[in-house]
Amino acid sequence: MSTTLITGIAELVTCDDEREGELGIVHDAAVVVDGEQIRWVGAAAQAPDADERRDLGGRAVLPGFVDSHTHLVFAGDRSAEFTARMTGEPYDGGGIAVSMAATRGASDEELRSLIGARLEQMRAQGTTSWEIKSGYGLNVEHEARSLRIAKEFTDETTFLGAHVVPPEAREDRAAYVDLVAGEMLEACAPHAKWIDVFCEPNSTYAFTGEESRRVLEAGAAKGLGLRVHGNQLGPGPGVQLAVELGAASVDHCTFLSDDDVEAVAGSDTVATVLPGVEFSTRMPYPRARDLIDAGATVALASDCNPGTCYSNSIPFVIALAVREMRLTPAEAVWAATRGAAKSLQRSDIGVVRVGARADLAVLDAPSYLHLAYRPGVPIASAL
Ligand SMILES: N=CN[C@@H](CCC(=O)O)C(=O)O
Ligand SMILES: [Zn+2]
Repeated sequence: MSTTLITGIAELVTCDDEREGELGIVHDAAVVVDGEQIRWVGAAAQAPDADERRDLGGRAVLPGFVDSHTHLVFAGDRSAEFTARMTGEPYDGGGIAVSMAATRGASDEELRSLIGARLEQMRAQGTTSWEIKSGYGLNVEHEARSLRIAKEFTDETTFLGAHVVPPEAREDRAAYVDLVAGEMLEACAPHAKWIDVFCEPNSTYAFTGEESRRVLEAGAAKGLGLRVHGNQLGPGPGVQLAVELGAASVDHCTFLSDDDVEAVAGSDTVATVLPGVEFSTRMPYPRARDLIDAGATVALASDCNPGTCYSNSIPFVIALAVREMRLTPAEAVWAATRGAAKSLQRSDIGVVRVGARADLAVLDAPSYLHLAYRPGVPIASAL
């Protein structure tokens, strides 16, 4: 395979440092890639020869962003719900049924085209890897279909049949939990790497701690890795449950007690914060500063979905993390690259080192500092 020497890198952020939050910066750097993998990384003055050359003219290069939490398989429009929220309506998860109806009604081709367009927007903003959840099918046929289609776009697929209880099953929640942990899981597991549950006793639509445990344990028995939507709408058992069951990630973490912070910090579970959600729902931002200070591994992701955050922009999320949650710009970039890769238990993405995937982001700026410094300015793209 032919190799390319990339030069003109004023600042290379490698994230190749075992200390969390450390960016491992190389100035005046060069990278050699072969299309799939990184072959060489170092100072431009020592760079080896390659088949081709590309000069970036003094730009910053980073690991491509890893968006470890998205709900990209959906159709329909909930802009009216967002507008109502901006005038005071609270978010309670009830709108998920609106997206469910639109998603069930869309053809496979329509869903593929919607996902493809969203991914194109993400690459244009520097994202090079993504996780995709189901969760708008909410019956056996449509959850399996959502995952089958999602799998065409990523290996990081997550079965989220336990997103909410769909309207037709609300008379008998227990039967729906049985379905998710039984026949639906059976149909979905072949297309999924992960299982997730919206553990939220503060919503009438989502799942209690006990219901969530049941679904997660069934998924683990099928060989799926665990992820949890936890403590998004209020205090609850989601974070502690995720830690107890050894989940790879607990996501949202908006309402954390000191015990929750301590539990995550003392575990291998990554705390994934999604500040685009708090921005779009006018909720308080998660205690990400406290999580990092306590020693937890923190990831940042978009949570792109039609209800709580219809933004797929990791640069936007980085700016929010710095402005609203008091992460340093370095911590925020680390969380959106290496931290998010850790939440997917991947060591080949979110890092610039020999042998890693040749997934890079380039900034039309000399330093990663410009990401948080210039919110809304389209400086990042996938290389
Ligand atoms: N909290 C649950 N799921 C999504 C919202 C889904 C929706 O409202 O459509 C989230 O991660 O915020
Ligand atoms: Zn989500």
